[in-house]
Amino acid sequence: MSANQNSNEHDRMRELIGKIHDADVAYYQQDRPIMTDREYDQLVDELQALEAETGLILSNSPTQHVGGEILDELVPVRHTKPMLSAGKTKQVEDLVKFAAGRAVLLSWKMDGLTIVLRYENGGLQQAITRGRDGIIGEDVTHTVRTFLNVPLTIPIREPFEVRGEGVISWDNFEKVNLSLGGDYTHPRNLAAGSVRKLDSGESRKRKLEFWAFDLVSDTLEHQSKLAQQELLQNSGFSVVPYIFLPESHTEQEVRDAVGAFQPKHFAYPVDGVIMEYDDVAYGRSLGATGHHENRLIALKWQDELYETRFTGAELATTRTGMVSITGLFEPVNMDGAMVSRAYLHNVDIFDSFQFGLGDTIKVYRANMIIPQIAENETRSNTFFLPLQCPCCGHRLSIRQTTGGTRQLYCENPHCAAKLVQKFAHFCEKTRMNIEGLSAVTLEKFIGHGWVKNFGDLYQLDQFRDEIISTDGFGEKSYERIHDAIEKSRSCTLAKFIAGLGIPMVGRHAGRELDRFFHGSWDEFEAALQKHFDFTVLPDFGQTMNDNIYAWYADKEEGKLWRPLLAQVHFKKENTDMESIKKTPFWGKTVVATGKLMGYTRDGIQEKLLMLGARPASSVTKKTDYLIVGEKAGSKLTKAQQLGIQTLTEEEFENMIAE
Ligand SMILES: NC(=O)c1ccc[n+]([C@@H]2O[C@H](COP(=O)([O-])OP(=O)(O)OC[C@H]3O[C@@H](n4cnc5c(N)ncnc54)[C@H](O)[C@@H]3O)[C@@H](O)[C@H]2O)c1
Ligand SMILES: [Zn+2]
Repeated sequence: MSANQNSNEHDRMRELIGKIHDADVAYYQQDRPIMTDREYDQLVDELQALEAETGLILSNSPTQHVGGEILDELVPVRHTKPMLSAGKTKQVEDLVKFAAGRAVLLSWKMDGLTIVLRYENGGLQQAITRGRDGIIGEDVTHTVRTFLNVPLTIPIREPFEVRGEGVISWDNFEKVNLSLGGDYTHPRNLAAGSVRKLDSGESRKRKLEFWAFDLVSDTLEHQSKLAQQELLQNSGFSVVPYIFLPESHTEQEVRDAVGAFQPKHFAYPVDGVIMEYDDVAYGRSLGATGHHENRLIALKWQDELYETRFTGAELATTRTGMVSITGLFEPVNMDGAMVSRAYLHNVDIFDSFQFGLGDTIKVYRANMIIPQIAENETRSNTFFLPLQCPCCGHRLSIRQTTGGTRQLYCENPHCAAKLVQKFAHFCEKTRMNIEGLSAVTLEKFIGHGWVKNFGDLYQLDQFRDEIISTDGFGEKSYERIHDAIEKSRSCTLAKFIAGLGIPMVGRHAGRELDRFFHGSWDEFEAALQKHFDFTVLPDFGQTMNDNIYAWYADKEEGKLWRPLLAQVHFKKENTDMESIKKTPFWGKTVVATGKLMGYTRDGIQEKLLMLGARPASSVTKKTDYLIVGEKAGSKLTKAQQLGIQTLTEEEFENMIAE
């Protein structure tokens, strides 16, 4: 080898170390990766190959130590034992060799951030991240206390540590990420960003979980890994699911066990499978490198690349105004499923591919789940993003996010995409009662421009095919939502008004308006035009009156609700007036308190309305009856003081049965 060639290789090694370092900082410190794991792993592989070839390893090489950074704001804590990474392979046969003649445990390699919990005297003392080099971590006890499943008090008195992964399930990721503006590309980044917050109130909303994989103790079940996992499980920890293979296992059993780990069927993100010796002493005797311990090995899935053609990009606006970019391509069969789209995260990633229509691209499924575009072989660089909001048509702008990436934004304050909560409110059970139309689903419909106003909900038919082809949607879920929407076409004026979201005009006010205007929208609107004084209605104050007029005059509001009138028809709330008049509750003011056996809170209100009563929420001199359920409190005391007649639930039932 000539000296010149050597120096070329050394330069490349330095360049790789620099790139890997930058990626580490973005990934571990800022929780905002600047490249995919695939690209990162390729850089590390290349560096490792060069190190082997040249026999030179530079002191700051990432192959010699564990990645990781700590935040200045959090308190640093030294680990009792270094937290190392795992040795990796992509060959199942390496696992077969590793396990030969020994009992092993196979478990998911869950993809979040490592967390160490310290327990003493049966209580959680401290929670620490892996941190810099696995030696100095950060104290995150305050946020870990807000996790969904961390045991705070346990039956084990002696001190020990438990290592595990802080994760967010796919479902919770989708919901939480949308509510935060869709800025996170993977549950791992959201989990890491949420655990390392100073404000535990904020992390509480992120729905984090802790899944234990290691008990660190010299005395507790210290001979068998299996016994340790069982002890943790019995003490209240969620333990990473595992398969135990006894010493007598066959090679085929190892392959079958590996095959049983199918990420598609697991609710949490994973990035491989971990194999570890059951014999704890044996595992320890194998020692460690500066990078990983030899008692375990990680299998990473091969990312199989598929070739296809780029066919365009799809934009969808989210509730924060951020516009997501999805790359479209000719459908390819990726182990059994037809895939034709991959999320592109931000403008920088989109630009880096230099797409042109018809370009030959390579796609894969990261960790067997998430479709990703790996490379563009043609790079014709002729396709540009349409800079127009798919929802409102407004020109899009490009904003730099706090994470340093560029995102598309719709700046129109009236863009329907920003009104997802308003639509969700409209669909609620106690309003128009459109079951299955959650905020997440609505966001998709609105963001794609299929729904721009309340009336559009009733005309989704035209987009049936597009809806069914979006991720996470099938024919069945479409039909279910469609049926629920059709059912809601027939509604009462009360629910309709409650769904419009006029400030302070809710269900109670809706019922009063329904009653006063005989369930007729036309009567209600005629009154509005004649400047009717709503304060004459029971419980209507001046502000409510003004809110109604402000809402009616607002043109933007009108664009939302007016198209709805052509889609729904009003039914009367109470049909059989004569028979209702005969009940003892007709025209009476009735309050219910405590827990009732036969009714929910809303249920009893509806029942009272059907009986012609006026349900009220507080006990006053005007109250005629108080229905008393279990654990009644101050309302009962007050009723007794005022001498108001109280009824048990049974007495109430008997009176209406007569
Ligand atoms: N995209 C990027 O820019 C970027 C940057 C840095 C690292 N990375 C990714 O991270 C990888 C390295 O990450 P790492 O060093 O944090 O972890 P690792 O992949 O070396 O794995 C070790 C970790 O696995 C976790 N784990 C999950 N389930 C486990 C189980 N059942 N038993 C034992 N451990 C379990 C533990 O937290 C442990 O610390 C790289 O290969 C790369 O894919 C990506
Ligand atoms: Zn818009």
